[in-house]
Amino acid sequence: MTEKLNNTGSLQCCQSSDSLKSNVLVNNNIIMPENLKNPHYEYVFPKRQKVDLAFQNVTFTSNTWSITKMKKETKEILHGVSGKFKSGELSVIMGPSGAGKSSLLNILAGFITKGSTGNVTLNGVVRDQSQKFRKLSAYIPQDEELRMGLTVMEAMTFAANLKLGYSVSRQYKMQQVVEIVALLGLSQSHHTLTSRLSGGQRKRLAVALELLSNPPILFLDEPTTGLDSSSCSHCIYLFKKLAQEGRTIICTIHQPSALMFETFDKLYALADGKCIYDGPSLKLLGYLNNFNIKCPPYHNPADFLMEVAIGEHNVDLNVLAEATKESQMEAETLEKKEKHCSLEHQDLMNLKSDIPSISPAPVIMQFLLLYKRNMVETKRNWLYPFNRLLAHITIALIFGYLYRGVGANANQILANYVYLYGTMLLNVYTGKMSVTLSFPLEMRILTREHFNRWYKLSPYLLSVILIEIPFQVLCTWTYIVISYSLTSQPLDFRAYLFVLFVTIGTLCAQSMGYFIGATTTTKIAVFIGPVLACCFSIFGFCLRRMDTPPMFRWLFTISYFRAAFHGVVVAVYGFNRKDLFCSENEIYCHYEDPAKFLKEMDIVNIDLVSNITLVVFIWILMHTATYLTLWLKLNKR
Ligand SMILES: Nc1ncnc2c1ncn2[C@@H]1O[C@H](COP(=O)(O)OP(=O)(O)OP(=O)(O)O)[C@@H](O)[C@H]1O
Repeated sequence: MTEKLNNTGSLQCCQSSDSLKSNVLVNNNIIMPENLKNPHYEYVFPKRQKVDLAFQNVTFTSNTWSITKMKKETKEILHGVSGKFKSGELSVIMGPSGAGKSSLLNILAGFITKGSTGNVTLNGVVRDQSQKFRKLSAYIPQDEELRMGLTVMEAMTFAANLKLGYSVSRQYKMQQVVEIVALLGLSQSHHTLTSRLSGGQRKRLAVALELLSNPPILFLDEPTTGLDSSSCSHCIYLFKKLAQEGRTIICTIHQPSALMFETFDKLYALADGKCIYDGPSLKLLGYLNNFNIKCPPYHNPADFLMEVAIGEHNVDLNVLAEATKESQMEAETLEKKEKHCSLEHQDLMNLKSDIPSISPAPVIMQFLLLYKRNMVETKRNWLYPFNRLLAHITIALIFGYLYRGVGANANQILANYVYLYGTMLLNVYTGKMSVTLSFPLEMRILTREHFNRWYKLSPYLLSVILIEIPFQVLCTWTYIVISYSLTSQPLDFRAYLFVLFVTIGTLCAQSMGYFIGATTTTKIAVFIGPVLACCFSIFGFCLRRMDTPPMFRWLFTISYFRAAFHGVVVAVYGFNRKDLFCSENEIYCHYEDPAKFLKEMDIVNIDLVSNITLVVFIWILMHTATYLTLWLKLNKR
């Protein structure tokens, strides 16, 4: 069967290199776009160990819960595929949509572990999920999310500091940054914001960010999807060049052009979860010819492969899969014999001790770098925080106008009660919703950067929270300063207590927002957040404890909203506040004594320390739960 692979010529269907030479330079099978010819391309990365990746009998089974059938449904997506991707080669996994390309790539990259069986080895050593193996590769997902508010150089510099740490000199890091940016053809875009880069430039930036740690293996999921033909050639040229420097480049590609197809060193074709071809791309058509599957003249071999893989041309895919298995086994036997005495084999045995020792930034530096990165982005996107602050000021002015002077007047005590409730509700909503909706968008970037070992989860989470807390506090305090004075609330120690309870209420709501954002998608978070806020807010305001049905009393007890709201009401009317002002025209002034109002509202015997403790406890609990949820999401895939 190996013969079937060997006795074949190059691609015959459509070879049109002449026509292409006007646009690109075909040299040693590399397509080099003209605009990439600059001296920086001579840059050579520091030498790293070459790593071959092999996999045997890999299966992947998905488990989904069927609501209609009310049971778990399992589906085998990969049916025991094997293969080998060598260093120095550009290996491409191809196949029709749903064939299992991304699943295979994710398993090989270690991005998916649940539901898969089989072995993945690096230079013959079985790979596990430990850091020492993860250091050897980088994974770039299909929809790579980048920090849109950073320029190319900023993004690269932050990444270099995080990934290369401080064990190497600043000069070395800057040299790496400049050289890699040049290598990827982004020299003209040093100070361009990522949001303004073209699709192809963004893909290259994503690759550049990962090249900083110079991983021997690079996994790319559909890196050319959505790019025009020139950007595609640009990317493929780059991958080929990176492979030729000794890396193992593995990517999935949907529908390459005939020219791109020729560039691949190794083609791994999947159909329906089985491998139907594993060999050089140039030998594909000859191989298929052996099964009497003939590619029509002037047909793109990549398109032809797709047609074959979906069962057109009267092909029995099982026959191709079996033949591929046989040829893989024969090739392996042959390789084992040849390698027996080779030097490379000796090197392979030393894989564990050979893993390079770049130490990433220490945790505290990771936090500082991530904090600074968030600050840079926040400053650049100043319109969003500015609008948030403006919204608080506007609502403070509206509330202040609607409820002006109600704080000191006995007859307007109910209006003031509504103002206090409105204040809590507003700050709980803004605290919660601002992070509930933005956090799910962060997840993709966090997943990629964390998986590629840029930083640990704790400094990341801390850097995000510590940007949000001061800003939410600033918004809340601005609102209070304006509305509190307009509504004529008491200006003594009560004001401090008022600020305290509204602030801890909004921060507790914010921590819930983080938890909801970390556990759900944006679509679900949009309604879960308000529903929970509504649910908790009825206790203590609409419902007094004595009116709450016994089965819901526990909700009354654990409601952080209730605890903070009661704190606010007691701050304003408790502590033996003197009689409120009653107009002389009033015949009867029911709430002259504020204690009477508190009694009627069932806000009596309130232990403020317990209320603070409850709110702070839920705040800590929610942040801990967010951390644990994220940790599980990032580490238990
Ligand atoms: N976690 C999962 N749960 C359920 N089904 C899954 C899961 N992952 C993949 N699948 C299914 O497995 C099949 C293969 O998916 P995969 O994304 O690997 O295909 P692909 O070849 O990369 O397709 P495309 O080119 O369209 O991205 C699809 O039918 C997909 O719905």
